[in-house]
Amino acid sequence: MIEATSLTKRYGARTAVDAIDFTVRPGQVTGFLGPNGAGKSTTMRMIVGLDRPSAGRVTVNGRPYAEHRAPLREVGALLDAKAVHTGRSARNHLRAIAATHGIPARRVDEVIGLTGLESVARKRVGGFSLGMGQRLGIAAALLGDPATLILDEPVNGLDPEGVLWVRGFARQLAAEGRTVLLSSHLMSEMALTADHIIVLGKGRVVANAPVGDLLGSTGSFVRVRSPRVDELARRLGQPDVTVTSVDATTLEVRGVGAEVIGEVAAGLGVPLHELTLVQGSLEDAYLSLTRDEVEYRTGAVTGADAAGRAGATAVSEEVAR
Ligand SMILES: Nc1ncnc2c1ncn2[C@@H]1O[C@H](COP(=O)(O)OP(=O)(O)OP(=O)(O)O)[C@@H](O)[C@H]1O
Repeated sequence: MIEATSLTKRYGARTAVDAIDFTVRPGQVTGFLGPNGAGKSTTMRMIVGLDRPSAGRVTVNGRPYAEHRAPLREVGALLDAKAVHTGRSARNHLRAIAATHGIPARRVDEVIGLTGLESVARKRVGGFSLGMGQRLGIAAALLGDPATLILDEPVNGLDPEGVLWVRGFARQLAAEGRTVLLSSHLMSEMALTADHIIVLGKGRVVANAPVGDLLGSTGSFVRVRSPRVDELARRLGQPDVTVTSVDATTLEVRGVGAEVIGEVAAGLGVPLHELTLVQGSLEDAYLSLTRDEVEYRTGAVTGADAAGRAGATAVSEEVAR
């Protein structure tokens, strides 16, 4: 469990993290999202004691990181996988970390197995691909068998197979009852991986909700096709229900579920050719949540932008670093 209370970080005149409160619960994957410069990495660094809060506090299992006797056994973190440039083998790299934290050497072989690094464990880390480097970073985070894992941008730059692996692995760790906090720029990725999402924008929490709730707020509707839509539209038309006619045989209905529409149609004897719940995209919800929060905007978002470097980040360029 991670709990932040009025957590604040200022760098000179710049407030990177602005009095935020949140709780990251065990047994689920929590996605930590936000445009460049939103404060995600700064928050993660404060969780693991690499940065000191200017005000407020953040605890892991009830205590600030630095107050834990064996912090690696409480929380494992992957903050910058590329930071490992070593001539050592993966196994020796992990053994060195284990030795300095009183972790038995057999745990090294366990985490190598857990992260699928057996075949490259004796190879030099310096020659690792990005995907292997990420696995090694996650292996190091797991050394102390911690109940809490913090992974900063674990899928950034990975190929589809690597993304799939990280996603499955994060879900597995949460299923074991661990607290898993993952940061990403990609709402679409988080929609597939996370149970709960915290969105930061300019150092503030702009959303903190289960993924399902965020989806619910994205303007979902039911698409209905029938040769007799007019009769259906008349019957469905009520104060809280919006019925939009798309063409002669298609309606979009907001404010009432597919079950009700199906029953109304059955009651009228109107045949249905389609009854589909169309969910709004989380990416849209994210863009609208963070629209005012990006530090720099490069113009209108186009489909090409959204498919670009990192989805929503395409609308923001953090140049003030
Ligand atoms: N050491 C530092 N000194 C000064 N300013 C900093 C420092 N670290 C971060 N910042 C500033 O704090 C803000 C938050 O940065 P942070 O790296 O936490 O954001 P982020 O959400 O992780 O972004 P990104 O997705 O680009 O990694 C930015 O405006 C950044 O320029």
